[in-house]
Amino acid sequence: MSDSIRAKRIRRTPMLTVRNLTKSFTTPEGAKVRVIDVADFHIDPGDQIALRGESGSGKTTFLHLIAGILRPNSGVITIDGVEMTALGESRRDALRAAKIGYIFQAFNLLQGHTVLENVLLGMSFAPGGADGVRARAMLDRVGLSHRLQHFPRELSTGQQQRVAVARALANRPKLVIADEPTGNLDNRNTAGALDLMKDTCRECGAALLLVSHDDATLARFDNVRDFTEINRMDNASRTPWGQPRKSGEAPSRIVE
Ligand SMILES: Nc1ncnc2c1ncn2[C@@H]1O[C@H](COP(=O)(O)OP(=O)(O)OP(=O)(O)O)[C@@H](O)[C@H]1O
Repeated sequence: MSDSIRAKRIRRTPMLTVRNLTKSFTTPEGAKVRVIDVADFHIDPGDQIALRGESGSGKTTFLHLIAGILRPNSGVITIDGVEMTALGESRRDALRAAKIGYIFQAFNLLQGHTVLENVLLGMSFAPGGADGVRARAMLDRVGLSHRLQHFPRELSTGQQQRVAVARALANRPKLVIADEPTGNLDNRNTAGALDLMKDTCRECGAALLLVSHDDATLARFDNVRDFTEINRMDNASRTPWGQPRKSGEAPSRIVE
């Protein structure tokens, strides 16, 4: 095979494919409610996609399934050509560490560790291991090179978000997943954080999948998909009480 044909084939391999994915939870009363029913979804390398969806529509569950944090009831998820859904827990963890950077709404920084340690610890699960030069370079890229020895509680919300971006990208992931990453930021910080996230993903060659119900966040993406058109969830699964949850409200009493 010539190099040009091989290069074209590599370029055509989607970064993420999702086929016939379902996930149900069981209520304390024993009823099963289907939260995820996605027939077909994919992301190409370098794509930047925002998913819009109302509270309780299953966005976080979908992201957890893609990252291998949750297991589906049925369906296939492929990350960079590797079938995540065929792997056991430890190999799913390894695939996630190697290929995926995850930015949580609450950032999930380790409070007892410094900014630099947070990035290094995140890297330590990936094949390349913790790399101080790379960690410092990422923190410099997000404008925090003067805060390496500070603890998360000593930073503003926007600065903590930038640590989360640096940590997510330090391993050179192929896919960055961001779950309402600007939910805790004001409008000015939201714009800056999104530009930083998008630019850094582009520089690192990572695809970006972000979910949000915030119009200001969605407006910064050319490619916005409506999650309710992708996911055919049961109406009953919107909440166990039949009303959409409000953003920030505690999760339902349903157990997995
Ligand atoms: N671990 C779980 N056990 C039981 N039910 C769950 C679990 N996780 C989510 N659910 C239920 O699944 C539905 C979808 O929740 P999910 O958090 O995925 O929605 P979301 O679109 O991310 O909502 P939000 O925008 O409010 O964060 C909700 O009804 C929720 O109560």
